[in-house]
Amino acid sequence: MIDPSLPPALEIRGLRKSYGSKEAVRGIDLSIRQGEFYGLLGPNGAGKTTTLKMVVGLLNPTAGSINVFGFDTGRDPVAAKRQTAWLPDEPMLYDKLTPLEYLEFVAGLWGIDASVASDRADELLIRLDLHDHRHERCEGFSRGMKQKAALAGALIHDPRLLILDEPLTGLDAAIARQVKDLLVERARNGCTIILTTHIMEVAERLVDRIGIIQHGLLLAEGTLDALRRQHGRDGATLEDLFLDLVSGKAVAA
Ligand SMILES: Nc1ncnc2c1ncn2[C@@H]1O[C@H](COP(=O)(O)OP(=O)(O)OP(=O)(O)O)[C@@H](O)[C@H]1O
Repeated sequence: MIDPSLPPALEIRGLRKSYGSKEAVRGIDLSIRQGEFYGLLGPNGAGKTTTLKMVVGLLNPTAGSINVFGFDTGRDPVAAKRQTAWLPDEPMLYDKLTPLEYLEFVAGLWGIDASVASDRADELLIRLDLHDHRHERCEGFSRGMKQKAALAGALIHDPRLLILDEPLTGLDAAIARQVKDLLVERARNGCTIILTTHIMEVAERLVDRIGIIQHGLLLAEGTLDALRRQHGRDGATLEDLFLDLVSGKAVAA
């Protein structure tokens, strides 16, 4: 649920990142409200992952500032990270651990009290239909089960800002539904969520607002209806709108 009276969950100003002489992110400004479900779209190589990795502190910006719930990620990285969870597109799990051991391990890293961690782990494993597998090693899990275990790990410290890179790629319909339902439920309970996806239906159905990145710049931003209005494309699907925008066919109305 979005509360516009609250300060933004994420505020990015003038963000840039160069890899050697290559500028992957070329000056992005972004403001995401508390409780907002935001979809970051863009062609391959647009700069989405680079942008999000800077937000979660895995990459240092070349220039610009990032504030997470008012904490500057450069000046106060630990406080910013405490608010945040990051689920990469290829999550790392410890294959020799069971999901329960993995969640207890991650909870330990966050310094969460063992009884609180145990309750949260149970709740997440039940919610993601992994409870019956809680004592099995992750090495025998399918891609979807591993993705769900990793998502549970991302949620164990109850983050206020959840950032997911391509969370639904390669998941079958049933597991994708479980993950989507959990994300929608979290958003409804006030968690701010940012995800990247190449699956247009996911963005169309799930998110409150869409940002489209191309060549390291924010090309367009708004609700689907606002984007349609801005570009004079009433009734267009997000896929049509997206393809027209990134090919330069769509112009502001
Ligand atoms: N570690 C790196 N070293 C050099 N160049 C990189 C590195 N990581 C990314 N890049 C380049 O930066 C640009 C942006 O990459 P990034 O991964 O952020 O894009 P993306 O929008 O997430 O793409 P995709 O949708 O394919 O995941 C690309 O041109 C990519 O080749």
